[in-house]
Amino acid sequence: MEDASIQSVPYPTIKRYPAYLQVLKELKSTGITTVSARDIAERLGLNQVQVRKDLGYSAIIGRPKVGYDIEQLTSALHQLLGWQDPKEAFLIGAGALGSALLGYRGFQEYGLDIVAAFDLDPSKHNTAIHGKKVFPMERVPELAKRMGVLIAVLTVPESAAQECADLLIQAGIRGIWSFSPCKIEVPDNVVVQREELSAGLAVLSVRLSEMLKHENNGPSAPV
Ligand SMILES: NC(=O)c1ccc[n+]([C@@H]2O[C@H](COP(=O)([O-])OP(=O)(O)OC[C@H]3O[C@@H](n4cnc5c(N)ncnc54)[C@H](O)[C@@H]3O)[C@@H](O)[C@H]2O)c1
Repeated sequence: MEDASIQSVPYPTIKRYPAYLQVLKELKSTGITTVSARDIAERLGLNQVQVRKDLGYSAIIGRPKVGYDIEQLTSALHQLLGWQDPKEAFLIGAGALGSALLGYRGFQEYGLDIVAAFDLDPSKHNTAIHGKKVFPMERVPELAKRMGVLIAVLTVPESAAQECADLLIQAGIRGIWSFSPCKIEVPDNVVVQREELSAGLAVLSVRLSEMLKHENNGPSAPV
């Protein structure tokens, strides 16, 4: 396999890789060993030219009439995404959303291992949520340094987001996956990725209302 670098891959392509990996996983579980770009495209409702282009960054070459080797492609995409060895992360804000994320075991597969949670609320300190211990916020710097943790998942109220981010950055955190619905100011050497479930919900809502409108108008009359 040639050496491929994620630096050259456009963000929209990176965003599609998890869906490709899901298709590869499903096919593999049924004993299938190869897949074409066309098959992936059809399963995901995408354009096959786009899929082929996206997979081209992986340096895995599909064979004519056979397609891509699923094992090789999976491993190449994992490597591109840096998912082959999960990175440890802290979760900040062990409330409703934070607790749900702590309970999700699937992040390991996506290269993320949430090893501990932190919260302002003393009633949560020294408890465990889904087996993950909750620490006071004051312990972030010491534990981040000792464990070499560079990533934090931020699930605090909007009003606390910037203050928490500042503390995290001072503690050496370099990547913040933020669920708080606000912009966070960070220095150039820190990456923030904001997550917004409402973006998907907005698309669902519009598509559903378009579909219902179409159904209520009935099929167009024959000419
Ligand atoms: N992006 C999304 O799609 C999405 C979806 C749901 C919720 N959210 C956001 O996630 C955040 C959390 O929502 P929730 O429903 O879990 O709220 P929640 O009130 O249940 O939990 C928030 C937690 O943060 C803790 N906290 C508050 N201030 C803190 C501070 N300064 N330092 C450390 N911990 C602190 C609280 O004690 C609490 O445990 C909110 O900002 C909400 O808007 C985003």
